[in-house]
This record gives sequence, structure tokens and C-alpha cells, in this order.
Amino acid sequence: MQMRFDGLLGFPGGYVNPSEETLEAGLSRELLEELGVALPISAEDHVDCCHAPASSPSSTSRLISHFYVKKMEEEQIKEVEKEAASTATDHGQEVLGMVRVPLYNTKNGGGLAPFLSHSFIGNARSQLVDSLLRLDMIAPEELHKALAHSLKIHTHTAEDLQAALMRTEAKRNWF
Ligand SMILES: O=c1[nH]cnc2c1ncn2[C@H]1C[C@H](O)[C@@H](COP(=O)(O)OP(=O)(O)O)O1
Repeated sequence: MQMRFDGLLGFPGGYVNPSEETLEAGLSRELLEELGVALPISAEDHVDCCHAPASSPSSTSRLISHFYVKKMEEEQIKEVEKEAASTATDHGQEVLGMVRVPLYNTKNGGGLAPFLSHSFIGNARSQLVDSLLRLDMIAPEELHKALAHSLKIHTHTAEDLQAALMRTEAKRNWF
């Protein structure tokens, strides 16, 4: 996945106008910009589509979100990671960096659970969870445990954020 310019985690991709190019051609173009490599995408890689959520409760969205999954060898992924941080035109601007999804839970609560507690763009978290299940990359009970733990971390993070806010508030009042 990638850390986006807006601080949210998401998958590589972007807007495609189907009256100008096919979805697959548009995705390949976005991948070249964001990853720095030309990856052929075909209609067979398409796994899901849904109405994209509106950006605010008062607006309606005409966007359809399409999701594609492509299996790659580890060497190919390493090459993508290298190019994404060097030749990709969007690096450092639209995309701040690629991140690997940890498919494990450590004894002290690290790994997938804290990863899932981060903030994701749109329905990217559900897209990730669905893909892990679809591709049998993790046992459903492990994933369930990680999701349940990530909810607890979320509450803890909100408390930590509140404490940090109070500290800055106190400091602000000194000046
Ligand atoms: O990973 C994602 N999962 C679901 N929706 C996503 C994801 N990444 C982006 N989006 C949404 C957000 C926007 O409504 C559109 C286009 O995203 P963006 O990356 O900003 O598009 P451009 O690169 O600027 O074309 O999809």
C-alpha cells in the first residue's frame, strides 16, 4: 500500500474517465506515475466495484470505485518498491512512500492490528481485508482477532491524541 499526500493509507491508483480510456489503461497510467513501473493490467485482474462514498454527508458521489488485484513475485515487488522511491513522478508529492502490510501479529500487540488501526482513504481498509481473505493470505480467525484489537488501539489512540492536544493547549497559553 502507500502513504498518500493527505496522510491516509491507500492503494496505488486514481481517477479514470472511461470516456477517454479503458479502466485498465487508466490504472496502468496511474501505476506508472505512482510506482514508476509499467504494469500490464487486464480485465481479469478486476475483483470488485462499488459506489464510492461521498466526501461529505450533504453531497452525493457519482464515482464508482474499481478494485484490481495482481499477484507478483517477491523480486518484482522489490523492484517496484525501488522504482517507487526513485523514478516515480508522484514520489514525494502525491505519494509519500510505499508500505508493506504486516501479515502477522506479534506477542506484544504489534503487526497487523496496529496497521489496521491507521486511517485509510475511502473503503481501502475493506478492500485490504477482502483481498487478504480472497487470496487466502491470512486465516480468517487471525484477521478477525487483528481487527478486534485494532478497534481497541483506535480508542487508545484517540485518548493519546486528546492528551497531546491538551499539552499543546497548555503550551499555547504560556505565550
Ligand atoms: O485505495 C483506495 N481505496 C478506495 N478509494 C480510494 C483509494 N485511493 C483513492 N481513493 C479514492 C479517493 C478519491 O475519491 C479517488 C481518486 O483518488 P486519488 O488518488 O486522489 O486520485 P488521483 O491520483 O489524483 O487521480 O479515489
